[in-house]
Amino acid sequence: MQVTVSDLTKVYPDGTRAINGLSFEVAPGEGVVILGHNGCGKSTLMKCLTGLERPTTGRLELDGVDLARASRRQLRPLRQRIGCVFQKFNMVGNLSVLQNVLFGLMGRRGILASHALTASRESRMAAMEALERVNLAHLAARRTDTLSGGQQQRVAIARMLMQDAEIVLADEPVASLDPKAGREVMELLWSVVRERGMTVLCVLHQIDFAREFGERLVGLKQGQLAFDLPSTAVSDDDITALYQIDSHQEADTDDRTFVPTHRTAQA
Ligand SMILES: Nc1ncnc2c1ncn2[C@@H]1O[C@H](COP(=O)(O)OP(=O)(O)OP(=O)(O)O)[C@@H](O)[C@H]1O
Repeated sequence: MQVTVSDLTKVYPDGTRAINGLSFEVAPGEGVVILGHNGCGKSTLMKCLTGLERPTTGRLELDGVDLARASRRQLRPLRQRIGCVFQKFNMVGNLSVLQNVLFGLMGRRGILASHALTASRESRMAAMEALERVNLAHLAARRTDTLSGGQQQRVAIARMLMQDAEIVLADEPVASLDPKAGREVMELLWSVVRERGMTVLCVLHQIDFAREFGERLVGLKQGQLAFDLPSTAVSDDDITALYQIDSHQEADTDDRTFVPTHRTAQA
């Protein structure tokens, strides 16, 4: 699925300009990682793409359909093609793992087809196959909130497989996980999307993962494009400049504030 962001601006009702004239494209099957300091507009961009926020001006197109101007009839099938993996796992915790995977069918097939009690045998088998792909078939009957964070993120990936999504929007998918679980989830996510030729747009705070997994890195600073480069062409100086806080610039200082690592760029 092709993503085209053209001169996108998002101003919140209180006047905060979260995105300011942003343009870039993602080709079908491409894996792009978005980087930038806290508050630079990454989540706002993802929210505009998932329909949680409306752009103020500019265009945001998925396969040529402008999300801000599309009718509900155009949007519905489009949304079914978008798989989401978020930092907070967005599971129904008191339901089983299998049920959460079956929910992936909801957009395309409706509530009955996606409910464990009424789903077809084929659907339940497909959900088990998706769980096998993420190595969690043995936990299908478990209450989802008893799983570790890494396991829950793998359930989210299985749900996305069930949904048969064409594009993955991942907003800090490993932010809540320890380094080992985070790596496992990144490796699984990327191998699944590669197998299926899916497009990926992934927000990360971990530079090492961004360089390793992203084919292209898009750096955002104050809602604008700082760089858009193949990951091998992004230098340590590019990264340092991206996270440099200008004196006039207000920055969030929550516990997710990123400290850039200094590695030699693989130019
Ligand atoms: N609903 C809102 N109303 C007003 N301002 C908002 C709203 N949501 C976000 N903002 C502001 O928009 C700017 C961009 O926020 P956003 O969450 O997109 O940044 P981010 O790059 O995802 O940050 P982080 O890395 O901390 O998640 C920030 O200044 C934020 O305070």
